[in-house]
Amino acid sequence: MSGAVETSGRPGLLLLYGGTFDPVHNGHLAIARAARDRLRRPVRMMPAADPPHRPPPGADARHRAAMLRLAVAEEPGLSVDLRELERDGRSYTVDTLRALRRAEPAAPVALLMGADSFAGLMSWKDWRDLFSLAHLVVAERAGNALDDLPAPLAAELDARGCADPAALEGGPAGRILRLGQPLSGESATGLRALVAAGGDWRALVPAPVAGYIDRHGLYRDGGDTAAPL
Ligand SMILES: Nc1ncnc2c1ncn2[C@@H]1O[C@H](COP(=O)(O)OP(=O)(O)OP(=O)(O)O)[C@@H](O)[C@H]1O
Ligand SMILES: O=C(O)c1ccc[n+]([C@@H]2O[C@H](COP(=O)([O-])O)[C@@H](O)[C@H]2O)c1
Repeated sequence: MSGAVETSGRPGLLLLYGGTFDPVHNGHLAIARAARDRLRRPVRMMPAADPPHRPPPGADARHRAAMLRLAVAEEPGLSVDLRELERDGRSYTVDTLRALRRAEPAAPVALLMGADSFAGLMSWKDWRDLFSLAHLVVAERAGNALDDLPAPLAAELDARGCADPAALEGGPAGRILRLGQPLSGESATGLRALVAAGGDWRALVPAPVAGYIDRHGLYRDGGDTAAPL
């Protein structure tokens, strides 16, 4: 569908997809493609250096970025954005967006996330400020119903929800679009457990990513046992 991605160079929505990507899997790629196709904009997959609110990743940032590069190599309209790896400290999203806003005060920006991330948004640093910094694009995720949210989040979804992707181009921030894409069941936690258990995991990631995990011995003991790059 690459022909449907806007490539004219017009200033338009910057679509960032943040994650630990430990490792990137087919579920990540499915929602990135769905967002690209629905919004007709490229998607930048942005690995977190030191993700907040979770234990340290099983693979270090260089491996996670290398796997992302392999995963998007043949994907029109998907790319890797290393801005969180290029700064020190925890990868709080609000800090990333504030830095971006210093360079791009008025450009429409959207953050793509799964429904589980959205449901936990109130635990994020300065979570209410996120709405003045970016739009949110929320992908459905199995087991994470968006009709059972904490009241403050449900109120934000009511007030800010929109059905038309064009609404995201109309202002820099503040709207929430539900992606409504088909569900994909993959999770990185499940995948790491399968690798550690010697289970059947290779079909859950693009073939070049499976090759990388094998070559570097990632996730075999459930932690980062990787050979150096
Ligand atoms: N299968 C999926 N369907 C929808 N959203 C997903 C899916 N997998 C991941 N996401 C979303 O992608 C973003 C990045 O996810 P992350 O890198 O944490 O992967 P994960 O599979 O959730 O990993 P882990 O199991 O280690 O928490 C999050 O917003 C998450 O909600
Ligand atoms: O900024 C925060 O407080 C914050 C808290 C939890 C998650 N995030 C971001 O949300 C994205 C998905 O997180 P994760 O842990 O599901 O990979 C990733 O870009 C994280 O940096 C951000």
